[in-house]
Amino acid sequence: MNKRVHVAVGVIIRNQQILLAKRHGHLHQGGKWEFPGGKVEPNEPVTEALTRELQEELNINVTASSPFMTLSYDYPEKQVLLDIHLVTEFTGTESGAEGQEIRWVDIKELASLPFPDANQPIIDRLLTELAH
Ligand SMILES: Nc1nc2c([nH]c(=O)n2[C@H]2C[C@H](O)[C@@H](COP(=O)(O)OP(=O)(O)OP(=O)(O)O)O2)c(=O)[nH]1
Ligand SMILES: [Mg+2]
Repeated sequence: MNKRVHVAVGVIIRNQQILLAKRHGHLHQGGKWEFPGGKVEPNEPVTEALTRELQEELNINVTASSPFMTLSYDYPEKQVLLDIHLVTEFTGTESGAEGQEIRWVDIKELASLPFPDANQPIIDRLLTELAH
């Protein structure tokens, strides 16, 4: 059975830098950098999922975000719908709350890091629209 997985994704931006997390090696697309986030639960509003996932993964509380883009991508083994939001304000101090490596990266550096294949259009838009 094929069911597209709805994923809430946060592009957390501060001072021309973006907060990335490294996916654990055993996960789907493991070992690559990602924008933090995770699966939207049944009947859960996407902004709620975003807030919940960033609390769980980074121990931060999102206080301002806006929709950025949505993206469907078919991996050979999995279909995802990435629901990407810009996170422009949060409270708390970010940490890799699930033991993952995290890193602030200049927007212009994004092009040189390994991301899941689905992410290329996100990187392209961040570079053209937000880097200066
Ligand atoms: N968070 C995130 N997921 C991404 C990105 N790019 C991309 O293809 N994905 C895919 C990988 C996974 O198949 C899916 C996210 O699922 P996940 O495993 O992180 O979900 P989750 O945090 O809810 O984890 P779980 O507890 O349900 O296992 O989306 C990205 O930039 N960020
Ligand atoms: Mg996740």
